[in-house]
Amino acid sequence: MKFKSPPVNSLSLEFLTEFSIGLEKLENNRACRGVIITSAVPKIFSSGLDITEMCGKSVEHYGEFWRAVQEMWLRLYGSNMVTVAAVNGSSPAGGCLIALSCDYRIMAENPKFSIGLNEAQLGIVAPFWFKDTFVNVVGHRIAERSLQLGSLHPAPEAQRLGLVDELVPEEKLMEKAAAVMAQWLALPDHARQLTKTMMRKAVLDRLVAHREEDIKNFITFVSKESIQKSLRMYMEMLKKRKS
Ligand SMILES: CCCCC/C=C\C/C=C\C/C=C/C(=O)SCCNC(=O)CCNC(=O)[C@H](O)C(C)(C)COP(=O)(O)OP(=O)(O)OC[C@H]1O[C@@H](n2cnc3c(N)ncnc32)[C@H](O)[C@@H]1OP(=O)(O)O
Repeated sequence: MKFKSPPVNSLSLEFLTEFSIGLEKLENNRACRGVIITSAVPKIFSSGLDITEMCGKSVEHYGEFWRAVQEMWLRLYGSNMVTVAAVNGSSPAGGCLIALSCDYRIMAENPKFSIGLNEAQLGIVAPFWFKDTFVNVVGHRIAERSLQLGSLHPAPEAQRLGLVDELVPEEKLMEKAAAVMAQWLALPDHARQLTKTMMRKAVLDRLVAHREEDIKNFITFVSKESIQKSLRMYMEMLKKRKS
């Protein structure tokens, strides 16, 4: 799957819906045993959740948007397929969550590309299931420090922390992703799938059990004037940085 929503592959309601439907179709296709996720937008894997979806909208819209974010994660993290992220650009916040939800992460070895859960820098808090996914990849201590600081890690540091599994030159990224996919597909599906479920079930079940409460929390949080102000200021900062 190649993300192609310029300029930055931000995860809008429309993008998330299309991504989830795409994953569902592949999941139901018995001929498809694995998926490599990458980007067709130069230098950006995904800029994370579309901030405009969280600014100045109705309570109903926030609820619909958050359900779509949850749905995407439940499908990807809970997928029976082998999932490989070929991270060919920067990948903050929700973009990082997509990579973290895959079975294996390969990143282009460009120190200008960074990845991490930087929510704290926006004045918002990564939800518990973003945090759980992060902890399952890098461990509690690294996740705690990185989350509190809202760190975006340049590719070499991300590899040192275990946030990505390996770095390769950008031109070799897809070749390497295909080789990794072949290695994982060489195992019998049932054994690999049951093992994956065993490793991920508790974290998936936690969101499933608290899904409606999580939506309510998101709506309450994002509707606060202080949070709206932080998000507006962050968007202004992005625009100013450009000019
Ligand atoms: C206690 C209870 C808790 C309950 C839970 C509550 C809340 C949690 C909620 C949510 C979790 C949030 C997750 C997220 O994913 S938030 C998004 C975080 N993303 C970022 O911080 C990335 C911001 N973007 C960048 O850093 C850069 O754009 C880039 C990706 C590095 C690319 O840089 P580049 O220089 O190539 O591009 P520009 O910066 O010029 O951007 C082009 C264009 O796109 C707009 N844009 C960028 N990112 C976003 C985005 N995420 N959403 C919307 N729009 C974005 C940018 O403003 C430019 O727009 P313009 O109109 O100026 O062209």
